[in-house]
Amino acid sequence: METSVDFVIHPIGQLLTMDKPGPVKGREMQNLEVVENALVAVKDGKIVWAGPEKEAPEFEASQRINAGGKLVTPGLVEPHTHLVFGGSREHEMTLKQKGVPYLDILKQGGGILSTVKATRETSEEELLQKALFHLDRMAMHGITTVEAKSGYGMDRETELKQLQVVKKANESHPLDLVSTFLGAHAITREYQDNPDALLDEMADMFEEIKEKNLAEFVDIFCETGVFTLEQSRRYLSKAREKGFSVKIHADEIDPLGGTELAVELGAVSGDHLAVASEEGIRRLAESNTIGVLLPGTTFYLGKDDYAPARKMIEAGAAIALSTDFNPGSCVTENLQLIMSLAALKLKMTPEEIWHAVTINAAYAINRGNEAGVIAKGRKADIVIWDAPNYLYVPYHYGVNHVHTVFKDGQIIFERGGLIG
Ligand SMILES: N=CN[C@@H](CCC(=O)O)C(=O)O
Ligand SMILES: [Zn+2]
Repeated sequence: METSVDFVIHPIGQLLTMDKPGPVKGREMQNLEVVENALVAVKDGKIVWAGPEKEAPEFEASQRINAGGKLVTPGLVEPHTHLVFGGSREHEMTLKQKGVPYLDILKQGGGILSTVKATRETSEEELLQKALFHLDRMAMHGITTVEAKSGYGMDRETELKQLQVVKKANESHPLDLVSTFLGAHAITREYQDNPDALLDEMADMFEEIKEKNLAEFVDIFCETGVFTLEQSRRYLSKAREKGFSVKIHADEIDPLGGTELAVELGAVSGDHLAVASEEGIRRLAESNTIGVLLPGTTFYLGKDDYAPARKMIEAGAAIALSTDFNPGSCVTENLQLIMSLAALKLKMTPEEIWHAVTINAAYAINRGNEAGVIAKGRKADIVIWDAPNYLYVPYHYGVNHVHTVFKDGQIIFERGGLIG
């Protein structure tokens, strides 16, 4: 008997389903199952079948989508972005070229603080339009689920404005968004002498954010000149008591022990970890905390200390990758470019990289049961790549290899022309 479906995608040269227990840790990240000559069937926005075409049941499909014998994967999952912000910071590029360090620009009132000023001055509607523009860019680069942080307000009104924008963007854009409250992102001028008071003001918002369901995660920037390890511990502990999952910007520039703190607090992810200590790596590997690595930021800030991904994986940690899309330290929506940097600079293998941008990235935002996998019953978030195999995407760098993106079974991006 024929099963009726909305569409089938075939012929698929290589299908990565990523359908395995996650998060995927350590050397298991090397085990990538590749289904050759495959077919995927979709009905009502959900996957009903995925596997070798010769084993597929008879489908009566309203539409047959030609994958041209190319690569098909789950929609990419982007686990760390600063999506909502006013203005832009192109003027900082010359400062960076002259060698002014990122944290010095911040100390002088620039960097994050200049985006805070611009975000405070931008209306909610304008911020929303800007966020939707960036989401479109992410979608066309193969991303179907995105984490988005606030953190350019650091006053009640602007933080809530940013979180409202994330909520509205989630309602109006096809991509799924996961919201993070990053009220503790920098120390504003008003609080220069009393950062604890800023943290108290932000923590006072936890209840309201929870009640209005405006964020799932709370995050903090633990760094020299920003928030100390002790302040981060106190603030995130309060957030956990209020029922939030936590994340931490840790060990990005100076090795303060943020990786260890992420593990101690049971954070869902520790992000950056560029200068994580040996002890931090060991503890990360023994924990359920996912290391979200952001090599685009190291690259964009012109630094040499790329996150020790190899050591982390060899030790047994689960690793995800992200753009860190933001207006200062990494200005790109292209996760494919980050995949290439992960190969070139973090020395991650293509097999590890695909785990890091699908299943593990989904676990890094508490979406392990929803996103990053092609399996029966899952949302049909699927990318057809104009690439002959999975090795090709990180290899041919700096361009967009996406041919078609499906979100919940709908085509949301399709490159003009036949698949090459
Ligand atoms: N490091 C802290 N926050 C961002 C940068 C934000 C900005 O520069 O605007 C990051 O993850 O890199
Ligand atoms: Zn960040």
